[in-house]
Amino acid sequence: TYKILIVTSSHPLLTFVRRRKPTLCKMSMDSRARKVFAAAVEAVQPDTVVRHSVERKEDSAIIDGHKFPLKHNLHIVGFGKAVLGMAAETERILGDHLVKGVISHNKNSHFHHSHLLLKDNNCIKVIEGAKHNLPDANAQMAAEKIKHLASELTEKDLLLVLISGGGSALLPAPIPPISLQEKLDVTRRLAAAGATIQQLNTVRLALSLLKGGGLAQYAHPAQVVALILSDVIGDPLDLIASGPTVQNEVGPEDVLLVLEQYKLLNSLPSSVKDVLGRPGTWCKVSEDETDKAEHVLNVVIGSNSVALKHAGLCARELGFRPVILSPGVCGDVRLVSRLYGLLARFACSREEPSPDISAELLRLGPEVGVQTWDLCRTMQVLGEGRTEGWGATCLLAGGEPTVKLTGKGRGGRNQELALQVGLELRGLEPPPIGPVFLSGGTDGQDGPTEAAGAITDARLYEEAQAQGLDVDHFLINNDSYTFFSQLSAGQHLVVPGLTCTNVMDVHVLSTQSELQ
Ligand SMILES: Nc1ncnc2c1ncn2[C@@H]1O[C@H](COP(=O)(O)OP(=O)(O)OP(=O)(O)O)[C@@H](O)[C@H]1O
Ligand SMILES: O=C(O)[C@H](O)CO
Repeated sequence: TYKILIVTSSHPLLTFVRRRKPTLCKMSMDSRARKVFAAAVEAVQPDTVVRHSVERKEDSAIIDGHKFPLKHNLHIVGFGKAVLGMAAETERILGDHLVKGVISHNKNSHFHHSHLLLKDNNCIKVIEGAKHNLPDANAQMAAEKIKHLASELTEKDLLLVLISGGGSALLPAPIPPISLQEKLDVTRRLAAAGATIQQLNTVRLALSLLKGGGLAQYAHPAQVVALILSDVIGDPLDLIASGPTVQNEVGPEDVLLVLEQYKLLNSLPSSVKDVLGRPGTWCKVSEDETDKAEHVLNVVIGSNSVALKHAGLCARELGFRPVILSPGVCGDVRLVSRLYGLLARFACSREEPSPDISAELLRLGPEVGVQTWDLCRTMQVLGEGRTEGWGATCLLAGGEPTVKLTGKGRGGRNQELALQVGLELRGLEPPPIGPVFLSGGTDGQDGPTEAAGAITDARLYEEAQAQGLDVDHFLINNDSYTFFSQLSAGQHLVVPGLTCTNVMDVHVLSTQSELQ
């Protein structure tokens, strides 16, 4: 048997969970969940996160409590899906001291968001590349220009480095003699074999001139400040966009382990073997150069946690008691859906839930990146809600679960998760009393589909059956987008359009124990 230990928390995310009964709300559960998701995305818009972290005080920039004098010495480089908006806001705040900049940004950007655009006649060169999140000649040209800009700087200069998800593909600078195609082949094969982003970037940074701290080294002796919008669980500075401003601490054994695990060691191009065999590859900033690190400040200015925190504030305004479970949900969507199904049962139960539910939750949690402590805290809050009579709870989590692709259908991990959770909820009350679950990618695009995700409830299975849709068939074929497009004329899809940001996925599980 499991005992739930209740310990007083200093968890920063818990600070806004106050003991007061939320206000009533007449809006539907579906609309409220969608609003909560929208608030999460809004909080991590590129211009917003820059505005909240860069303060202008006369001729200085204040960032993370540090003061950087501005004397027409500011340079900007950036790479990632959100950097255009980040650069536009930086330009608004510090533009009068800006000398030059280069931004590597995805093709097919969303130019209708005027507040995320640079001014006309600006001095930042925008290069568009990596159309399908794969490095290409344009991205390589951008990387070359960024390297050139960095290497020309002096100790009087300030280099702002804007980094967001997708940055690795937008900054390819393979160490010669490795060609772009050879590097791409290695990373593609790793990705296809199921390597995680941590594993992929461990290899990427060992094969690159700029990743793994290389960019900061080129910029030395200039002052480097990196503003980072994190799209990796746990916000590891060295792995987000492969850490171009973070001293590389990856050793040969780490890289070889990854290549061995995915059986690539014996089929590497000779150029890659050659580079991996060189001692210099392994530490871009050598020990006698550690003072270089003192010229570098890395600041995470936006993350999944920030999105969840604001989602929680919105949930409260909409009459829910917000509970943040975790920003680190990962693992197979089937396991993750089981976790949410159990949490929904736990939350909706009018009596003390069966100990079997808590036991299974505690067993499952760590398998999907949710710490036992976070689960205990969540169950405690839900339990208090039950005894003290709070009606509506909004459980929030985020991260990046995975789907094992077995079929050839159209879908994404968020839509597949929503579908699976819908099945898990079967048998519970339908809304407005029963739970509603939403899963959405904060970038607005779930896999290769137009939707960010989907929203489901306990009626999903019956609704599909009544419309002649065989849920299992769609699931086996990883065809969640087609399923949700056909179900009730696409009403369950969440389609915000591309959002210009990316802090992984957000999950919203709202429950209401009684009709308000
Ligand atoms: N038919 C499908 N059904 C379910 N998941 C899919 C399907 N096709 C692709 N995926 C998943 O979608 C993911 C790729 O989608 P996406 O481009 O949104 O990636 P991402 O990891 O979110 O990228 P980024 O970090 O740039 O947002 C992969 O995890 C892949 O397994
Ligand atoms: O660009 C990358 O490496 C991924 O988006 C993780 O940051």
